[in-house]
Amino acid sequence: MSEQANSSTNQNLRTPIVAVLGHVDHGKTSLLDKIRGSTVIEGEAGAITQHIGATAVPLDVVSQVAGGLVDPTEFDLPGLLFIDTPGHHSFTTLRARGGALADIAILVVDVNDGFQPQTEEAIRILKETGTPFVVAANKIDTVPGWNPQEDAPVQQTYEAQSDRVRQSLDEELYRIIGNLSDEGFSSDLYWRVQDFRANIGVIPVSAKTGEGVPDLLTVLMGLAQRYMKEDMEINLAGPGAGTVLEVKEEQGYGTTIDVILYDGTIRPGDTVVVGGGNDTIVTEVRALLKPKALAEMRAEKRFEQVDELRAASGVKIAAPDLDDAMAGAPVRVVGDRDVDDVIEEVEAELASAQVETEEEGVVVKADTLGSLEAMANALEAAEIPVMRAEVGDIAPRDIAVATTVNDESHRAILGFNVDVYPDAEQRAEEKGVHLFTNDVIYQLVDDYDTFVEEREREQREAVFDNIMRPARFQILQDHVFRQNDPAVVGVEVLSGTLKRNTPVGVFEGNDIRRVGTVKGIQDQGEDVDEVRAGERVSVSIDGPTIGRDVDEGDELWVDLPEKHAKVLEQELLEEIPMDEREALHMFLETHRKRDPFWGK
Ligand SMILES: Nc1nc2c(ncn2[C@@H]2O[C@H](COP(=O)(O)OP(=O)(O)OP(=O)(O)O)[C@@H](O)[C@H]2O)c(=O)[nH]1
Repeated sequence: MSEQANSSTNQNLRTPIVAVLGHVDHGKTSLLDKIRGSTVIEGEAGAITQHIGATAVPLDVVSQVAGGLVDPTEFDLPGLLFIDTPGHHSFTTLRARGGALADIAILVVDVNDGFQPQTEEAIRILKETGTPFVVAANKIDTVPGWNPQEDAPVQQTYEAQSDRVRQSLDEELYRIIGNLSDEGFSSDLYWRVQDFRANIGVIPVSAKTGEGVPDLLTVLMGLAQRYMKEDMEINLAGPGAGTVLEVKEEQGYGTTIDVILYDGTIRPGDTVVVGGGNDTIVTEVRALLKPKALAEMRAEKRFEQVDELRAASGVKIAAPDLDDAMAGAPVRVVGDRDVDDVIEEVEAELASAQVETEEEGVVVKADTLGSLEAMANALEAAEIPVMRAEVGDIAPRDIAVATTVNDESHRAILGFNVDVYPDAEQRAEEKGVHLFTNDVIYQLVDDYDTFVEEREREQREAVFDNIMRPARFQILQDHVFRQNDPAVVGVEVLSGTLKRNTPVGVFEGNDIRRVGTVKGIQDQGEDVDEVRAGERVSVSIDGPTIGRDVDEGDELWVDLPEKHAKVLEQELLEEIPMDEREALHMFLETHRKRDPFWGK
């Protein structure tokens, strides 16, 4: 039998592919379920068809659900194909010839929760891929006082609400419109949008009650028909082209690939070229599988075989040698072309998705080719160099790669939506490799940035700890408690911080004469490690004899080594207090009267 997503009269127009994105728990799955559920109903003219990884909603079903909103005679696109796995992971996976596979996206935003990190991330990805989208402002039924109208269009549902409820909802919707504007998108409630290319349509919906779902389908259908028709014109009878959605082990079939076919036709027996982790795979389709219709589904047989499949559709391909196939990789039917040309085409497409790497940088792992690319873009924008970028979980091998870098802050692995093998985790700890994993790209980049900043701060502090600090102090009159071995005198610190075990001296003709080392500091009989400007304490100084080497009333300086003075002036000036800065400047100036390049 022939399995088609299209109930179209025009064989050369394929179904537009729709992806659903949004923040966790904002209702992506529920919305897809609702679309599937509300379209199963009547089931007369056509019904939805379940594909592998996708659900096709034919035009007549859309118009049934949408009631008066859609006039089927205005349309010649066959319907809509919804990708079943929501979220931007699958969205980024789904690339087609270098662009996004999805023709349109629905960005789901919870009206109560507004924009969240993954909403923003989804928007950035949509922007990067230039994918048109609409916003489903979901969960409108949760507005306090809501009067639900099962499966009704927005207008009808609005009319059924009290002024207060309507006003509350409007406030939430305008907040979302404001958020979109912050992200650089002009948007409005969908019924006010004239040109959907210039303005994002916001559609209030409830995945729970189905309110607004007719509007959502209408807008999607209209958008596709109006602006995407040309892109949908393909040679349906030509050789199939698709993208691997998932690589899966299937009992009785071995390793299979779930593929979204976006162009042409595929049949059992076809030679196909599939992008692999190591080598490009050339194999022969053994079976094309689609889910068994619900009624006939028996536990042991989940699939039925089809003998032809046309774009756009989702299918499971069983074929030998698929173990190394990669999620996000291209699949091409060879047809009557030269197989080498097709291999070249697939490899070129893989190469275009490849991340530019440098000799020194971090290691990046991601779940799919598409997300790897998205990661690479984000890292490039953040000016983080990448040494290695691969699809797959974090394995011990990656730790080995990460240990080869010179710069400690590049000794890191950033994993997007991947797992870490337990032995890799242990190895990382042993080798001092830092692992970062997250399922929000920008969070991952942020976490890494924070780590680098923290490290730099620690390094500065370590330098700081080992650096002598400037200070000057005066021996007070009538405060000589001991002449020498060690000399014990009362002093006042004039600027800076005087610490124990620092060499001190007096300036003579713009050069410092070392007189000894401050051994101990006592503040009112208590030993202290350091003393700040303005304080008076007694200090013991190893070296000088009072009255011969230094006198009461003399000003003494910490005898800063030239190197320390240089680091302080060039790197740490911002970190030291004003009075210390002043002491440093005086110290440098005096030295530079003698030698203009001192400490430079
Ligand atoms: N009241 C109400 N609840 C909703 C609506 N849509 C979703 N929910 C609830 O919100 C929760 C999250 O919904 P999901 O559909 O799982 O959200 P999701 O975005 O797919 O979540 P992830 O797949 O985990 O990212 C569930 O408890 C849903 O029942 C809605 O329109 N109204």
